[in-house]
Amino acid sequence: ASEKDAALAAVPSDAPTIFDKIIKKEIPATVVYENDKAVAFRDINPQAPTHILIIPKARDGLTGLSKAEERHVEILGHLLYIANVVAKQEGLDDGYRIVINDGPNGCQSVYHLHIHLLGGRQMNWPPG
Ligand SMILES: CCNS(=O)(=O)OC[C@H]1O[C@@H](n2cnc3c(N)ncnc32)[C@H](O)[C@@H]1O
Repeated sequence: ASEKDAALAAVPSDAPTIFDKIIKKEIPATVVYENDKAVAFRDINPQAPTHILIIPKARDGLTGLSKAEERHVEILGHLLYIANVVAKQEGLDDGYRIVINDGPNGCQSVYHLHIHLLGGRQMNWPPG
Protein backbone atom coordinates (compact mmCIF):
# COMPACT_ATOMS: atom_id res chain seq x y z
CA ALA A 1 0.00 0.00 0.00
CA SER A 2 1.20 3.52 -0.63
CA GLU A 3 2.35 5.73 2.17
CA LYS A 4 -0.82 7.72 1.58
CA ASP A 5 -2.91 4.59 2.18
CA ALA A 6 -0.94 4.08 5.38
CA ALA A 7 -1.67 7.68 6.30
CA LEU A 8 -5.40 7.35 5.67
CA ALA A 9 -5.41 4.12 7.69
CA ALA A 10 -3.43 5.68 10.52
CA VAL A 11 -5.45 6.57 13.58
CA PRO A 12 -4.27 9.59 15.59
CA SER A 13 -3.04 8.16 18.86
CA ASP A 14 -0.61 8.59 21.73
CA ALA A 15 0.76 5.10 21.21
CA PRO A 16 4.51 4.72 20.67
CA THR A 17 5.51 5.02 17.04
CA ILE A 18 8.26 3.57 14.91
CA PHE A 19 10.12 6.85 15.48
CA ASP A 20 10.57 5.87 19.14
CA LYS A 21 12.56 2.87 17.93
CA ILE A 22 14.74 5.12 15.78
CA ILE A 23 15.34 7.51 18.70
CA LYS A 24 16.33 4.55 20.90
CA LYS A 25 18.44 3.09 18.08
CA GLU A 26 16.42 -0.11 18.23
CA ILE A 27 15.96 -0.06 14.45
CA PRO A 28 18.41 1.32 11.87
CA ALA A 29 18.13 4.77 10.35
CA THR A 30 20.46 6.99 8.36
CA VAL A 31 20.94 9.79 10.87
CA VAL A 32 22.23 13.01 9.35
CA TYR A 33 22.06 15.19 12.50
CA GLU A 34 21.51 14.58 16.22
CA ASN A 35 21.68 16.54 19.44
CA ASP A 36 20.15 16.12 22.90
CA LYS A 37 16.75 17.40 21.77
CA ALA A 38 16.33 16.31 18.15
CA VAL A 39 17.36 13.78 15.54
CA ALA A 40 17.22 14.05 11.73
CA PHE A 41 17.26 10.97 9.52
CA ARG A 42 16.64 10.10 5.90
CA ASP A 43 13.06 9.18 4.96
CA ILE A 44 12.68 5.49 4.06
CA ASN A 45 10.46 6.40 1.10
CA PRO A 46 12.09 9.54 -0.30
CA GLN A 47 9.86 11.87 -2.34
CA ALA A 48 12.85 13.94 -3.54
CA PRO A 49 16.62 13.42 -3.94
CA THR A 50 16.94 14.77 -0.41
CA HIS A 51 14.13 13.78 1.96
CA ILE A 52 14.90 14.02 5.64
CA LEU A 53 12.73 13.96 8.76
CA ILE A 54 13.52 16.15 11.77
CA ILE A 55 11.88 15.00 14.99
CA PRO A 56 11.98 15.82 18.71
CA LYS A 57 13.50 13.09 20.90
CA ALA A 58 11.01 13.78 23.69
CA ARG A 59 7.51 13.58 22.23
CA ASP A 60 5.85 15.22 25.27
CA GLY A 61 2.37 14.99 23.79
CA LEU A 62 3.45 16.44 20.48
CA THR A 63 1.97 13.71 18.29
CA GLY A 64 1.30 16.39 15.66
CA LEU A 65 1.39 20.18 15.21
CA SER A 66 -2.32 20.41 16.06
CA LYS A 67 -1.44 19.18 19.56
CA ALA A 68 1.13 21.96 20.17
CA GLU A 69 0.84 23.91 23.38
CA GLU A 70 2.76 26.88 24.82
CA ARG A 71 5.31 24.53 26.41
CA HIS A 72 6.26 23.30 22.93
CA VAL A 73 7.29 26.70 21.53
CA GLU A 74 11.00 26.18 22.16
CA ILE A 75 11.23 22.68 20.67
CA LEU A 76 9.16 23.74 17.65
CA GLY A 77 11.55 26.61 16.99
CA HIS A 78 14.51 24.34 17.56
CA LEU A 79 13.26 21.76 15.03
CA LEU A 80 12.73 24.45 12.41
CA TYR A 81 16.24 25.79 13.04
CA ILE A 82 17.68 22.25 12.71
CA ALA A 83 15.89 21.91 9.36
CA ASN A 84 17.83 24.99 8.21
CA VAL A 85 21.11 23.53 9.51
CA VAL A 86 20.47 20.18 7.80
CA ALA A 87 19.44 21.87 4.53
CA LYS A 88 22.80 23.67 4.45
CA GLN A 89 24.58 20.43 5.41
CA GLU A 90 22.84 18.72 2.48
CA GLY A 91 23.91 21.51 0.12
CA LEU A 92 20.35 22.56 -0.76
CA ASP A 93 21.60 25.92 -2.02
CA ASP A 94 18.90 26.19 -4.70
CA GLY A 95 16.13 25.97 -2.14
CA TYR A 96 13.98 23.33 -0.47
CA ARG A 97 10.49 22.49 0.78
CA ILE A 98 9.51 22.20 4.43
CA VAL A 99 6.36 20.18 5.17
CA ILE A 100 4.50 19.24 8.32
CA ASN A 101 1.56 16.89 7.72
CA ASP A 102 -1.10 16.96 10.43
CA GLY A 103 -3.96 14.50 10.86
CA PRO A 104 -5.88 12.52 8.24
CA ASN A 105 -6.40 15.41 5.80
CA GLY A 106 -2.71 16.17 6.04
CA CYS A 107 -1.87 12.53 5.27
CA GLN A 108 -0.06 12.12 8.57
CA SER A 109 0.88 8.45 9.02
CA VAL A 110 3.26 8.61 11.97
CA TYR A 111 1.86 10.35 15.03
CA HIS A 112 5.13 11.77 16.35
CA LEU A 113 5.57 15.37 15.18
CA HIS A 114 8.10 15.57 12.37
CA ILE A 115 9.26 18.12 9.83
CA HIS A 116 9.87 16.92 6.27
CA LEU A 117 12.84 18.53 4.52
CA LEU A 118 12.59 17.91 0.76
CA GLY A 119 15.09 19.16 -1.78
CA GLY A 120 17.34 18.42 -4.72
CA ARG A 121 14.64 18.94 -7.33
CA GLN A 122 12.19 21.61 -8.45
CA MET A 123 9.23 21.48 -6.09
CA ASN A 124 5.74 22.31 -7.38
CA TRP A 125 2.94 24.58 -6.24
CA PRO A 126 0.16 24.22 -5.25
CA PRO A 127 1.04 21.10 -3.23
CA GLY A 128 -1.31 18.13 -3.75
C1 LIG B 1 2.55 10.10 3.95
C2 LIG B 1 3.42 10.92 4.86
N1 LIG B 1 2.98 10.78 6.23
S1 LIG B 1 3.80 11.55 7.34
O1 LIG B 1 3.80 12.96 7.07
O2 LIG B 1 3.31 11.12 8.64
O3 LIG B 1 5.26 11.10 7.16
C3 LIG B 1 5.73 9.94 7.75
C4 LIG B 1 7.04 9.63 7.05
O4 LIG B 1 7.78 8.67 7.79
C5 LIG B 1 8.48 7.90 6.85
N2 LIG B 1 8.91 6.68 7.53
C6 LIG B 1 8.13 5.70 8.03
N3 LIG B 1 8.87 4.75 8.63
C7 LIG B 1 10.17 5.15 8.50
C8 LIG B 1 11.41 4.60 8.90
N4 LIG B 1 11.48 3.43 9.57
N5 LIG B 1 12.54 5.29 8.62
C9 LIG B 1 12.49 6.47 7.94
N6 LIG B 1 11.34 7.04 7.52
C10 LIG B 1 10.19 6.38 7.81
C11 LIG B 1 7.49 7.67 5.72
O5 LIG B 1 8.15 7.31 4.52
C12 LIG B 1 6.81 9.03 5.64
O6 LIG B 1 7.41 9.88 4.67
